Amino acid sequence: MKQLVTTDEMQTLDQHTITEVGLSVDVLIERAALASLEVLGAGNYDLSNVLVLVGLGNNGADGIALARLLHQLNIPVTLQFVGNVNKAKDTVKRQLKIAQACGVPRSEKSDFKQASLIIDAIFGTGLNHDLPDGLQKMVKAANHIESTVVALDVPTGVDGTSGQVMGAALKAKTTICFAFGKAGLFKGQGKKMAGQVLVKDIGIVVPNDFKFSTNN
Ligand SMILES: NC(=O)C1=CN([C@@H]2O[C@H](COP(=O)(O)OP(=O)(O)OC[C@H]3O[C@@H](n4cnc5c(N)ncnc54)[C@H](O)[C@@H]3O)[C@@H](O)[C@H]2O)[C@@H](O)CC1
Ligand SMILES: [K+]
Repeated sequence: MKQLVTTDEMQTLDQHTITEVGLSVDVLIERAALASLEVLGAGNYDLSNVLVLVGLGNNGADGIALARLLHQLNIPVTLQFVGNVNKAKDTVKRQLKIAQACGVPRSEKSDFKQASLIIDAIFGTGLNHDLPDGLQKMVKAANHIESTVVALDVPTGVDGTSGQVMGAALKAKTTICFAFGKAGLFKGQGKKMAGQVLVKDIGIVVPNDFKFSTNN
């Protein structure tokens, strides 16, 4: 098996790449979106009506960038925010501005049954406590109707290190991990929720003296 990481390790490596190496976070987000597009193009996914669920952190920014790339390929895609956009990270606000300029459609509320594919870009490695109640309900409803879900980096609600479900988690058919597989997707509940796990390079730089906690 390839090298796995904890969410803390991934955050350290993200920060190293951005602050020490100098690759901007927006470049990493674009690479994550391009890598995801490649997976969607190569896989057997119904792209006739894609719904991208977007959170307020960098996982959400990946999702918005992916929605824009799909839209520019004339693939029907809708963006739906989970949470108040005014409270989003600047990366999300920047991506949203670009998406709006490109005419990516947005919806406030969608019927999950209508979507041919749901992209889960709500929470990734930043999840650190239980999902809010409203989101737990939404996730359970989506699981109930067995929507086809592709999760970006980590299925929403799964702790990427322990694999523990934080209140509820959105069950994925495929999870696209950026840079390294997240350890929690290979154990316990996390393994069940992640489906097939694919790992895609996005240009993260690992310092020579970096010690991973798990060796595979
Ligand atoms: N950090 C980076 O430099 C990069 C991150 N990338 C993506 O960004 C993800 C990590 O992004 P973030 O660190 O912004 O975190 P997330 O986007 O996973 O989560 C957003 C924020 O939500 C808050 N939060 C955590 N648990 C919550 C809960 N239960 N209810 C409400 N709010 C909660 C936290 O403050 C967290 O930072 C990765 O999984 C990956 O998809 C990649 O695009 C590459 C670059
Ligand atoms: K996600």
